[in-house]
Amino acid sequence: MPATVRPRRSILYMPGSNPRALEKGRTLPADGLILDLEDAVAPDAKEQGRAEIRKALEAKAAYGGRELIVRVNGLDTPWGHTDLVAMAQAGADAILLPKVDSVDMVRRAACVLDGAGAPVDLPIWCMMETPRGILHAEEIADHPRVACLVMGTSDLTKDLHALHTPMRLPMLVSLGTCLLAARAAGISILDGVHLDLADEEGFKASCRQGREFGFDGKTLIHPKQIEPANAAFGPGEADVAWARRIIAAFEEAQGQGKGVVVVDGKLVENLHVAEARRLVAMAEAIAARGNA
Ligand SMILES: CC(C)(COP(=O)(O)OP(=O)(O)OC[C@H]1O[C@@H](n2cnc3c(N)ncnc32)[C@H](O)[C@@H]1OP(=O)(O)O)[C@@H](O)C(=O)NCCC(=O)NCCSC(=O)C[C@H](O)C(=O)O
Ligand SMILES: [Mg+2]
Repeated sequence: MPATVRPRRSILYMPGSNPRALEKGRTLPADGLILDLEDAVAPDAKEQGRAEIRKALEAKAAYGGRELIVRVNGLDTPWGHTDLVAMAQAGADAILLPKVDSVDMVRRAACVLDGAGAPVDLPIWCMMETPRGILHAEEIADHPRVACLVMGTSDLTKDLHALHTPMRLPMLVSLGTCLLAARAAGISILDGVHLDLADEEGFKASCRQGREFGFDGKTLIHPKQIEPANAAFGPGEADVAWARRIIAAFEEAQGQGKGVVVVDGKLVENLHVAEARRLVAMAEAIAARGNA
């Protein structure tokens, strides 16, 4: 289990050029906010977006425990380099790179950030949303600066010439490949957005699917998606109670020199206890956050 468990059930995108959204993010019950400079910001609003995001980060304390991640433009665009330099020392918790095709793109972004005086441990998150990026998921996730993969299922669907379908079958290979890469590297991974804001049942189903896959949480586009995502990706009360029971039963069994125990007819081994401990730690981290 990692030394710190960080809830990332709900990570909400908001256009960096929209001060109302940035203000609202201070009180929304999301675990994190992606302050976007890329697709949600028109070319002639990029500079305004940088200024609004800098202002928001200067008032970071007002966002409580919410993680603040800035999504910059790619280095192959007219804005990417300026975005990275502007955000290097602005106080973001992480920088999110779009359309990461290769680990070389991560290295180049890290080099610009370092040259602009970013903290040496400023984490980089990577959007996994191009066919080449998915094929290079393992080397991208293994870069020491990369702390989280974020599925970009809209761009990926476009690039694959695929269709958005309720069960997301066209996405499964890419979702699974990135999950393997993230878990092998010991980093976080977030599922992609659900674009149909009117489709509440479909949204819940895609959260459930993401949870079953093993994602830490989901990226969101509207505040109304936060509560269902928190419910789907957070441990339920019954799960936490069960986790505490099997931890206690296993520790008692260990005291008697046993390596396994049966609780309510179910075999409990070390691996179940490790997962139970992770789940309890997550529940405690969520409780400690409260509505902050
Ligand atoms: C989609 C929206 C443009 C809709 O906005 P709006 O018409 O204002 O919605 P509402 O009237 O229902 O809003 C109600 C209140 O909530 C606030 N609001 C809405 N959205 C957000 C948000 N994202 N963050 C914070 N606050 C938000 C409104 O201001 C209203 O508040 P109030 O004034 O108090 O009434 C809008 O939701 C939006 O812009 N969403 C984000 C879009 C975005 O960021 N897109 C890019 C990321 S997705 C992506 O890039 C995919 C990926 O790369 C891939 O390839 O898959
Ligand atoms: Mg995208």
